[in-house]
Amino acid sequence: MIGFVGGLGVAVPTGTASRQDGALRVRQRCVPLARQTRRAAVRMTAVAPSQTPATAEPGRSAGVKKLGVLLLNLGGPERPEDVQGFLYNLFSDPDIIRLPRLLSPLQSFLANEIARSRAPKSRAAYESIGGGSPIVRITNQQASALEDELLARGYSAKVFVGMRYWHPFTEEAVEEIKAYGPDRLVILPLYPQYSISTSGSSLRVLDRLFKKEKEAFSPLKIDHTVVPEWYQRPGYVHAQAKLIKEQLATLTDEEKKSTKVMFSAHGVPESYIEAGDPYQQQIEECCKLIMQEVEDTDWTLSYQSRVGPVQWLQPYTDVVLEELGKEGLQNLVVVPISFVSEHIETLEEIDIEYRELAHESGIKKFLRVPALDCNPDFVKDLADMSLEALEKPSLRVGEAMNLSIKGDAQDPADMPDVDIAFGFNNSAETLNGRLAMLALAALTSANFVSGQGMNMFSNLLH
Ligand SMILES: C=CC1=C(C)c2cc3[nH]c(cc4nc(cc5[nH]c(cc1n2)c(C)c5CCC(=O)O)C(CCC(=O)O)=C4C)c(C)c3C=C
Ligand SMILES: [Fe+2]
Repeated sequence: MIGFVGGLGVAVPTGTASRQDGALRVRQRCVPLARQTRRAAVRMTAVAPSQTPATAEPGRSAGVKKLGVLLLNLGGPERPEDVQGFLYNLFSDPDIIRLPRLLSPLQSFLANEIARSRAPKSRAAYESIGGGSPIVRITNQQASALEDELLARGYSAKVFVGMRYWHPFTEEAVEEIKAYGPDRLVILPLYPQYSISTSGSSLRVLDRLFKKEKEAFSPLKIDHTVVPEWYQRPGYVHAQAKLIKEQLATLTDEEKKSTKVMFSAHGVPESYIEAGDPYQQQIEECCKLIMQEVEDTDWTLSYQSRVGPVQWLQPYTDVVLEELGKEGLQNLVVVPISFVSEHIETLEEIDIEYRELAHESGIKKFLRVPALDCNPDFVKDLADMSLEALEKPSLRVGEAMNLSIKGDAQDPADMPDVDIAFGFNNSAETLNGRLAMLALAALTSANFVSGQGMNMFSNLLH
């Protein structure tokens, strides 16, 4: 259903949780024909591993009749006209922007305003990489490669993709899983390190959907288990280390004397870490494990893609780049670490913005380690972790989504609010309608009361 919010004249779907889905387009999941054909063939010919195991393991996984694997990911706009809807969905997520509880009814309205104001800048960034995000295409390819690997190991398996903020939404994947009817389902967020804002958010959506479809997803029918984090897996660590070594091998011995590896992780606000998000600790441990394999190269870790002026995890990648340039560093190998496919923040932020900044700062060679995408070692490890998960006691979605949250705050609603502050300035003037002013007044006074900063919202806007 499409409704109008706050007299803004902006069409916003007001159906399921007011999520935007691309202006009522009926979209098919983009699956290459060859893959569809292959999948159909697989359904007819695949046999249970107990009949013809290739590298099938003993134990519970051997008894699986029909295996489902659900890959959870963020999603991204595929076309310029998708950008605003995608941003709306992202900013509507209370795991991304948590308003004080009293103001939470305004979330949808504010998300709409932020999305509308930010869309031109984001659209330009997506246009510089071809008009849209490659995430859906690459995640589908990863799903296909993983499915092939599982089939090659003798499992009758199907891999599904559920995105958090754009098509194919998790709801679509849940429908597909229901139709397939696996007896075991492995849920695999495609984020190596767990964050409340990524895996946590996706799992919360899935938990709601499973509760809605209680009968179909009863553990007696579909016995599901979650792999909540996998940053420390030797297979993944090895695949990352190998890619770094390949970049280092392109440098001469002379160049290697002034070379650093720089891991650049997507940031989160510091308040998340204070709320118990294990993300920073897992990122740090992950980098250490990778560098134990790479050896003999200096390395550093920084955080990119901050939004707004609240404190995000530091040091910031742009600041570190300038410092390294000042110190006279000649060569840099940049490693995107928190995401396993190419996306706007590797292709635009690192490859274009940071490259330019590095050169301006005096760094001569700027190499970038490619994202894992369909790297064969990585795909094998995805298969290994799916099958190993079947051997362990099941970890249910409801448990996995709260794993990270400290102390008694098992309900995310009990977590501290993410600081949002407002300012009456040029950006504030872009808000329109009486509801906007109401929201603004409410939030401004809320932040005056709490003594927090003034500018986050205006910076989210631009
Ligand atoms: C592990 C990875 C990620 C974390 C943690 C994360 C947290 C986080 N992100 C935002 C705001 C935005 N993220 C955007 C895009 C985006 N984010 C991630 C990953 C993580 N986000 C990816 C892979 C992408 C790219 C998707 C693509 O289309 O390629 C965007 C939109 C782009 C833009 O306008 O800059 C925003 C906004 C917050 C606020 C946050 C933690 C609270
Ligand atoms: Fe993000």
